Amino acid sequence: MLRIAIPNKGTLSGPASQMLCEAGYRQRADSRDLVCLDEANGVEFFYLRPRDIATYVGSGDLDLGITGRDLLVDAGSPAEEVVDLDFGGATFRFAARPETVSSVDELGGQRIATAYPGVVERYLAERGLKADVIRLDGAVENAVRLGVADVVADVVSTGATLRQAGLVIIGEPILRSSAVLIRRVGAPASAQTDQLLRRLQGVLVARRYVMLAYNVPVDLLVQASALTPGIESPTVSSLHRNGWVAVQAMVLRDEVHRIMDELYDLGARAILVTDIHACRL
Ligand SMILES: Nc1ncnc2c1ncn2[C@@H]1O[C@H](COP(=O)(O)OP(=O)(O)OP(=O)(O)O)[C@@H](O)[C@H]1O
Ligand SMILES: O=P(O)(O)OC[C@H]1O[C@H](OP(=O)(O)OP(=O)(O)O)[C@H](O)[C@@H]1O
Ligand SMILES: [Mg+2]
Repeated sequence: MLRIAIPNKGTLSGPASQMLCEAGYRQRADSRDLVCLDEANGVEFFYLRPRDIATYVGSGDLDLGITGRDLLVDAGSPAEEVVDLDFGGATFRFAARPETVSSVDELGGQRIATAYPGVVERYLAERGLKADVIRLDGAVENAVRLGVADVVADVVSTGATLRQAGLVIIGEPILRSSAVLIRRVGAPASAQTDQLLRRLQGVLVARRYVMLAYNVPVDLLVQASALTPGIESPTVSSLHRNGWVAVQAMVLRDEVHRIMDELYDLGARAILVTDIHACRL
């Protein structure tokens, strides 16, 4: 039985369960349930605080987990990223009042409030900077207003919280985070883990790509195929109409409208886009 940690609350919780459902796994029926057994797939899901997940996986008590890259770094436990799950994206940044601290070189000697001391201390140590890191549980943007800190280091998504607190970003992101699947460093490979990985990768591909189908005169096939090379090669089938072929290929969702315009200009017609619900490449 594979034992997997899933965030029980917060930004990552809903999208993590959604992704597992799309990969064919059973998820809890009630958001207060802490365990869910998926007997058919031989998996038991444990719903835990995302901050604790790297600890459970690093100790080997659970086989795999879904958490944020920033939380994994912060925990400093012997767990590693297996695959980027492409949701829960955010940057992790320093911020301060305008015209107080304006570059990371000035962080030395400052009081830095954060709920991620592991991330901040690692960053400072890598640059040989010494600062007073104040660990808070959340709402750290208030720490400057209340005189507890000079600088905050926190997750930034839209930047609205920083703006409301009258703070401005200092320097480049400390790290770019997103949800990741993690396992213990040195964990042996297993058929069950490989299957889960293939399923999640299938969901990632199904989300990133769409299926494009169109008809094109056969003498334009080489140019059309160059626009839609697919993953391996486009599928070309014959049409009843003489001199025309039907083509099918996967294309990136983000690029599909540009490609459709170019295909149309080239002379392709009956250009259709369909979603992919699942796949194994
Ligand atoms: N807008 C966001 N706010 C907070 N965390 C975010 C956001 N977007 C993505 N994340 C990611 O979610 C993880 C933090 O989740 P966590 O559940 O600890 O906090 P939360 O979503 O703010 O929930 P809570 O209500 O408990 O504060 C981190 O990996 C972080 O990078
Ligand atoms: O850039 P934004 O879109 O404003 O989002 C980032 C903010 O959201 C989160 O706070 P949350 O509301 O979860 O409160 P918390 O600090 O108590 O976790 C995070 O800690 C930032 O404060
Ligand atoms: Mg929060």
